[in-house]
Amino acid sequence: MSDNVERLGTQRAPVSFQTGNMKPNKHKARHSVEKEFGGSLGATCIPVFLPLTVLYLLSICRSPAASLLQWPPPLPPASQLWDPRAAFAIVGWMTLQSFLYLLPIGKVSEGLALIDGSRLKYPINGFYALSITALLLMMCIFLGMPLGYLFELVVPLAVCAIGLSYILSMYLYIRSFWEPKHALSLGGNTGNPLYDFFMGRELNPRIGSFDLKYFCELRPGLIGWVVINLGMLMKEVELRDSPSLAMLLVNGFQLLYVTDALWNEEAVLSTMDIVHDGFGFMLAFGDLAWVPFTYGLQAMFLVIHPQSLSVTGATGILLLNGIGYYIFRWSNSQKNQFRRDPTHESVAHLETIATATGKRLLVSGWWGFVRHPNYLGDLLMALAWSLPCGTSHILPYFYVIYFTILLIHREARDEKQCKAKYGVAWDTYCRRVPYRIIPYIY
Ligand SMILES: NC(=O)C1=CN([C@@H]2O[C@H](COP(=O)(O)OP(=O)(O)OC[C@H]3O[C@@H](n4cnc5c(N)ncnc54)[C@H](OP(=O)(O)O)[C@@H]3O)[C@@H](O)[C@H]2O)C=CC1
Ligand SMILES: CC(C)=CCC[C@@H](C)[C@H]1CC=C2C3=C(CC[C@@]21C)[C@@]1(C)CC[C@H](O)C(C)(C)[C@@H]1CC3
Repeated sequence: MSDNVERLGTQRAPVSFQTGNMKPNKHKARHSVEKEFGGSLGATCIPVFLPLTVLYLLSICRSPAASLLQWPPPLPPASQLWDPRAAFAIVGWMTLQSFLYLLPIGKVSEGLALIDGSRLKYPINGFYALSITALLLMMCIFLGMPLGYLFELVVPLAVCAIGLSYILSMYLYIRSFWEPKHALSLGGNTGNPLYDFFMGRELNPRIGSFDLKYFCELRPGLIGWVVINLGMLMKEVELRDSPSLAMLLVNGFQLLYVTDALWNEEAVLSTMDIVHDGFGFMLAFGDLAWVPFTYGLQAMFLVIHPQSLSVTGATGILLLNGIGYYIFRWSNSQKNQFRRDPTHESVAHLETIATATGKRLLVSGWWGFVRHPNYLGDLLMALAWSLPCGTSHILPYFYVIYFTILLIHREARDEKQCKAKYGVAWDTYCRRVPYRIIPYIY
């Protein structure tokens, strides 16, 4: 019950709900909501600019120069953008992952309480989905399926994934008008169609018990990313008979990251994306196209730009990834454990401060080190994923650069939400733990 109260605190009712200013139309916009991501202009430009960026990055990555400064950019001819096999692969992939999502294996968990006090149920079987997908892939390789062909197919695959994210977001936007107002998100209901399409009107769109946002966040794109990586490794084997050390490191690191996400799937139920953000173009495109086709640029780069890596260099990079992973995992686990059961022996000794909502904030342990230790760990890993690609090109560092921007922006959004939730207690926390992500720097 106290949890309900807590979550009602995080998902505060919009002013119009509380004051009774709501017009009779149940879908009337909440114009008071402050716009994010550059407001209407951002929401108009980003859905055009980001898909083009994906295609641009993929093309650059496959060109021998791999330079971001090439002019004109080596864009693929229109004839190479579409391939029916890619459309078939995307439909097959989505069907397989949906089927695995629906398998009645693993436990079922409840999400945080919604604004009406109810809790949604979510299947926790992502790790099984990954394992079954891995078994199927092994069978395909054993049967001689040329997985390296993914390298040739990657641009049309990205085009289909982008198309799918547009179709999905249109569907999400339209269906939201039939949903009750308590099912709508706080940020995606301004009344501006382009902005709401971008941010997402509905918080947890479902078809029956199938949760579209939760499914997209962790399954097709995230698992798709490591499958594409494996395809790049197989392509390298086709070209050079064996995978390089750099390719093995990139594949290993990113597989660890994805496996970790699916192993700790339950933790995603308390992230900002699930709890706060609507499901619109931003997340649909991010999950289905951006993650699988830009997070794996390093492996794609290595196919055309092989790198030799010394044992010392590889050891240093392994160490960096290990430190990053350690910080990322333990800080996330510490907070999740504390939020689930503050009396648990692993967190009970930590120093905390009280807030007016009844929830407490950790001020020692990882969360007393910096205010976002998990972001710090994630960034160290991001750097370790790029370093195997050498220092001659900036392209493999795209992920670290983008991710730094994303996390700084995300930190600012979270800071705003926490300040609104916890008020003076948050100010006290910020005084006690002055650095946001990097100690003594930021
Ligand atoms: N690879 C990728 O593309 C991305 C990865 N990530 C990763 O996802 C993970 C989750 O990130 P994200 O959802 O942004 O945010 P966090 O996991 O950092 O969660 C922030 C929330 O934690 C709670 N919190 C903050 N400070 C404290 C404290 N001192 N004590 C207790 N609770 C506290 C607050 O929520 P409350 O108090 O309500 O519990 C706050 O809103 C991170 O590891 C991040 O690196 C994120 C985005 C993209
Ligand atoms: C540029 C653009 C369209 C950005 C959209 C942002 C999304 C790509 C990211 C928002 C939050 C994410 C998370 C993960 C992947 C990227 C997105 C969807 C995540 C699933 C990666 C694995 C982690 O372990 C995680 C589960 C903590 C994480 C959750 C947030």
